Amino acid sequence: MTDTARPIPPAFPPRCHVLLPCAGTGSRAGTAGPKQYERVAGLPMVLHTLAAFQAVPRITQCLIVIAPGDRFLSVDHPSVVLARCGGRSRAESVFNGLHELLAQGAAPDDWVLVHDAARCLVTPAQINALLDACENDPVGGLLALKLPDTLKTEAGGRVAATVDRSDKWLAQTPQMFRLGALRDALSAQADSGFAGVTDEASAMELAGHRPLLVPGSAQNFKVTYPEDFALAEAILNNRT
Ligand SMILES: Nc1ccn([C@@H]2O[C@H](COP(=O)(O)OP(=O)(O)OP(=O)(O)O)[C@@H](O)[C@H]2O)c(=O)n1
Ligand SMILES: C[C@](O)(CO)[C@H](O)COP(=O)(O)O
Repeated sequence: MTDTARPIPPAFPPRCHVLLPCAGTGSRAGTAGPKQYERVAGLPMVLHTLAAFQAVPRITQCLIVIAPGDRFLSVDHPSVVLARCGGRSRAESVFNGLHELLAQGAAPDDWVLVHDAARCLVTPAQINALLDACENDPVGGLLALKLPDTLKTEAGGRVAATVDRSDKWLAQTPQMFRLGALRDALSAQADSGFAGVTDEASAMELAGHRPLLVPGSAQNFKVTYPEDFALAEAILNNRT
């Protein structure tokens, strides 16, 4: 085969897409509307999240998965796409978003970084740390945190046991995998309604992969409960 006849790979080096699942209702947050649109430090939470990824030059584009009837968000930027394909669960929203990325020309070999819209404290430095650790890895991986506290199991409201925590990590996002591999891993769980798939890594694990654990930061927490908003606001105000 001559040089001119050699097939040209779709993109080399592979592109890095971001997928923000942003179609939840935030039932634990106690807000009137979906928590990702609550104003924190002057902006709807999801726009802080988006800004962190837009500050990373290696990111090609961001796809934000919103609920079909969502009228809360409009973003006018050439590298940001709103996809109204949110599903009944986070996993379904991510699965639908992956199909949308592929339909828009992303390649199965491209990387995708999936990140909760509600994790609005992620920083460009943390995103770069994940990219650096994973871009030459055969599987990909996730930001995660070693447990800072003693871990207990419970039975009937009392301690059943103290558990060895030396091999336990708390999963965060972003989680970074090849787009096609993640689509296939989630596809295999679609018939069961994505039961047990609480993050992208768990789908990859069920497909037989062992994602890389990349140390994250305690500040990259997910805004979940009412008290989390004040902490997020304080940290964001302190940064600016
Ligand atoms: N059907 C869903 C459910 C969740 N998410 C998104 O997944 C991220 C993490 O989910 P979580 O914090 O659990 O958000 P909610 O499901 O909105 O919260 P809750 O479980 O308290 O209702 C959020 O950015 C949320 O918008 C989504 O895109 N589609
Ligand atoms: C994906 C995730 O952020 C990893 O910690 C988390 O599992 C999402 O939250 P949920 O409460 O499970 O929807």
